Order: sequence, then C-alpha cells, then structure tokens
Amino acid sequence: MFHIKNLRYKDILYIDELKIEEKQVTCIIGQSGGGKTTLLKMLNHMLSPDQGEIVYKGRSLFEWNPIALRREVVMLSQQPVMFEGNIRENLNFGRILSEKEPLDDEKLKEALKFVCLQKKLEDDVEQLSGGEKQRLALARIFLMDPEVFLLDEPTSALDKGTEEKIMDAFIRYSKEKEKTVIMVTHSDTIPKTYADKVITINKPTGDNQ
Ligand SMILES: Nc1ncnc2c1ncn2[C@@H]1O[C@H](COP(=O)(O)OP(=O)(O)OP(=O)(O)O)[C@@H](O)[C@H]1O
Repeated sequence: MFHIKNLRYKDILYIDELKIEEKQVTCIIGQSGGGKTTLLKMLNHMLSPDQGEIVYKGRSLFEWNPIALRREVVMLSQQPVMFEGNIRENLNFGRILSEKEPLDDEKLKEALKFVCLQKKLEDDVEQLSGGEKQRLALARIFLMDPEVFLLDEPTSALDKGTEEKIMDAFIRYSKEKEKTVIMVTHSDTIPKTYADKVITINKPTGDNQ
C-alpha cells in the first residue's frame, strides 16, 4: 500500500526501502527522537521528504490531492487535538472533515463505549483529562472511517487495563473491516500482541529495517 524509496529528510530520517502492506497492523518502534512521528507525518503528506519518494496505492504522494489523501489516511497525533465545544461536537467534527454526515447520539455513544469513555455527549472537552482526550480523539478518527489509521502512541496516557481493552476492540474492528493500521508505540506488549509487522526506526544509520 505504501512503498518508500530512498527517503531522506534533514538528518532525521533515512530509509532506503520500506513497504507497508494494506489490511495489516504495522507497529513502528524505536528510540525516542528517532523519527517515528516524522515518518507518520510523511505518510499523509503533512511533511514532504527532501529526497526520495513515497508511493501510495501505486501513485506518488506528490500526485495525490492532499485533502483527498487525508480523507483516506487519517492521523491521530501524539497530542490529541481538541476543538472548542462539547464531546458531541468534537466527535462529529471528524465526520465533517471527512465530508460524511453527522451521526446520531446512539452512534456517538457507541463510539464512546468503544474507547471506554464514560462521559456525556454534552460534557465540555476542556474538563477532560489527558487520557480522556486521547480516547476522545481516537473515537473521533474511528468515526471518520478511513482506510488507513496512522496512530501516534494512541494509548500512551492510559493505564494497562484500559490500553488492552481499547486495543483489543480497535484491532478486532480493523481486521473485520480490513483497515490498515500503522501505529507508533513504546509499548512492549502492543507489537507482540497485535502487529503483523514491526518496523524499527532509529536515528539515521541507513539501515532502518
Ligand atoms: N520540523 C522539524 N524540524 C527539525 N527537527 C525536527 C522537526 N520535527 C522533529 N524534529 C526532530 O526530529 C527528530 C525526530 O523527531 P520525531 O518526533 O519524529 O521522533 P520520534 O521517534 O517520534 O520520537 P518520540 O518517540 O520521542 O515521540 C527529533 O530530534 C526532533 O527534535
């Protein structure tokens, strides 16, 4: 699905060749500051390489309309993005960005349950904790229903039990719906439990595979 060739970005990321397969769970691991987030941002064209090429579905990312690409390839960033307003508005905002119709409260409540978030749709997002915001942002991209999920440390602010419940549900859903999941993680257990493939990205030495 993604094919990276001879990628160079500043002195941050050097990848000679890397393939990421569709409908699989790929975990990206490696040392802090090694360039994992930078790589995720390249996959939905929020950053461009200085040299080399990223091919997505057989076409160079440069040929893709960035907006159309980001409807298919959605990124959950490390610091969850929150919009002013309540939980309902925050969940449906992703749907608007994806040009999909807003969902009724029943569907939104199901999404909150999916991420183990016991809050009301009317609750203001300002009052949520870091871990609650992380789960709300995950529920929002889940409702966007993209083909590819780029997840940057999606459970870093959660306790082990909650991490396991959410990851179990999310990966089961992704497999059923044949989604592609590309996830940066520092967890020891997530790659072992869920990954079809693990990629290690460390500071450049030229042998990132
Ligand atoms: N736009 C930028 N310009 C210059 N340097 C950057 C830029 N973005 C990130 N960096 C640097 O690039 C390196 C890689 O950062 P990145 O966030 O990709 O690492 P990471 O592997 O995701 O780290 P962590 O595991 O700590 O989240 C870091 O040294 C960071 O400071």
